[in-house]
Amino acid sequence: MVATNKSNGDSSFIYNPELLRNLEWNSVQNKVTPFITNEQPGEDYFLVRPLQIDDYEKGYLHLLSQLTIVGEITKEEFQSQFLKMQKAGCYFVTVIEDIRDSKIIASATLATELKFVHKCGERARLEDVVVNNTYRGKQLGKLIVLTVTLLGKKLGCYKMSLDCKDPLIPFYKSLGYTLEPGNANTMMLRFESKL
Ligand SMILES: CC(=O)SCCNC(=O)CCNC(=O)[C@H](O)C(C)(C)COP(=O)(O)OP(=O)(O)OC[C@H]1O[C@@H](n2cnc3c(N)ncnc32)[C@H](O)[C@@H]1OP(=O)(O)O
Repeated sequence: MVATNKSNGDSSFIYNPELLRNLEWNSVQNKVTPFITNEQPGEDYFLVRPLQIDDYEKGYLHLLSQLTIVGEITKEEFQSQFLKMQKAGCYFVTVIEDIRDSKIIASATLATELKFVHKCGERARLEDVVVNNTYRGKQLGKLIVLTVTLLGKKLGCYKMSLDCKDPLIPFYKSLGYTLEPGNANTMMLRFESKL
């Protein structure tokens, strides 16, 4: 399947929410106990869905600030970036909303990249995983990571990778990610000074 949001009927979503239906949860059943899925997230007030253009109002940037520096971003800047990402069609930003108070409480991004190698294949990266600190320890981290991982598989990506700090290695290992011998280094050259 080619990763695209072009068939997205509701343009408020960053990608087509239909893509989140019928993910292959049976392949990861033993990784979450008790078993929850994006379509049955354990509580009826949790909603797993693509990012929406009005999520600026729902505390999305406040959530991201629990991951890293976000900086001052106006609603217009947020929406302009959202529309660029939606148009690009390769940013599968996925969130969990607590619909009781309309707050975004978790997020993870699947970013896909077209390649010539692997028979003109497509690879995936897992980025910007975060759960609101008052909701941690309830398996929502596992839920959001597995959701975008299964989405990467559904889209036909040949591999998915991530960068993380050392203490999080057990967390990602428990979800199926591995450190490949001789191939587990991240190298960095930062162009940005601190905001
Ligand atoms: C690729 C990337 O984006 S890496 C960046 C990851 N994000 C961050 O560091 C932002 C701050 N941290 C967070 O938002 C959260 O702590 C997350 C996303 C890492 C985990 O979310 P949670 O909802 O708390 O995770 P969840 O309840 O699913 O816990 C799963 C397991 O991971 C473990 N775990 C969770 N957070 C951490 C941590 N920071 N360090 C080590 N282990 C952890 C838990 O102990 C739990 O283990 P168990 O199942 O054996 O009891």
